[in-house]
Amino acid sequence: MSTSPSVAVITGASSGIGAVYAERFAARGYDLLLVARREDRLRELASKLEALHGISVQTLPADLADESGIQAVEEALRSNERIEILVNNAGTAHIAPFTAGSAELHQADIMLNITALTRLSLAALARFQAQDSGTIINVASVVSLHARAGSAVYSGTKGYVLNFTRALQEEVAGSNVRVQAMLPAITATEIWDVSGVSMEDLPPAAIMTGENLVDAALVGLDKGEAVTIPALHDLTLWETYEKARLAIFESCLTGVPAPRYQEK
Ligand SMILES: NC(=O)C1=CN([C@@H]2O[C@H](COP(=O)(O)OP(=O)(O)OC[C@H]3O[C@@H](n4cnc5c(N)ncnc54)[C@H](OP(=O)(O)O)[C@@H]3O)[C@@H](O)[C@H]2O)C=CC1
Ligand SMILES: N[C@@H](C=O)C(=O)O
Repeated sequence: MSTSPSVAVITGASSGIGAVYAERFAARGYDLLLVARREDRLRELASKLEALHGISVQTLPADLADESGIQAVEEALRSNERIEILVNNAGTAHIAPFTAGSAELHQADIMLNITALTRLSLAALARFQAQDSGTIINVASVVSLHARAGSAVYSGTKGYVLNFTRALQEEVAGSNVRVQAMLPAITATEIWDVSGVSMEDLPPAAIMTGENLVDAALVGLDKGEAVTIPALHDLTLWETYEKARLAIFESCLTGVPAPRYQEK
């Protein structure tokens, strides 16, 4: 008996990290649903992957900073029972002082990086939980853990992605549904053209290729990691950070202000 292949949905597949995820899931035999605004790029990638891997690829041009674009992808996630993977990868960055950006620009970045990711996770997870299978990969950033001048909105949105993903992981614990947070560091993609920071101004040795990033991220996924940070070599740093984070939370369950805040 032949069964149709599962489908991987990848947002932001028209370039960079998303295009590599598309290639890698195609190589794993998944059919694809590719989402982004630039339809010509999506179609070109779709034709290439269909020819290379003998899979079927659908394209869905959508602006995920726009309500109608989000709704179109939600509808696809709810209606296609073959969807087993959602890669919430589409994202943008504008690196500049906060007050130099308009309310509209910040709102659009939050809509894409937070609102779309949240809504698409909801649409996918409801079905994944009902069928007790499925995987969501949320692309965060190392700036989920760090913020610098110029990245107030961007790192704020990526901090959300990490905490949001952690909470979902607790909700699906014990089931066959997986939710991974993937935290790239500097990666050679078009995001730098958009962000206002030239890649030429970044330390060359710190720049990873999209291919190396996604291949490592998939090793992390296959190992069952909850949070994957491909560029982090010294894992003890992460383990120490996690231990401290949990210890701070537990240590705050005191009900009384710490002595340093009590007036003499
Ligand atoms: N490159 C890096 O150094 C790092 C990247 N990341 C994260 O990786 C993810 C992928 O980015 P990356 O590959 O680097 O950058 P790219 O700019 O190459 O890719 C971004 C993708 O998102 C899509 N996208 C952008 N805006 C919208 C929108 N409004 N609606 C729908 N799709 C949109 C773009 O397609 P289109 O323009 O056709 O719509 C494109 O496919 C992002 O979430 C980013 O924050 C995290 C850490 C580091
Ligand atoms: N995309 C990068 C910043 O613009 C990052 O997340 O480090």
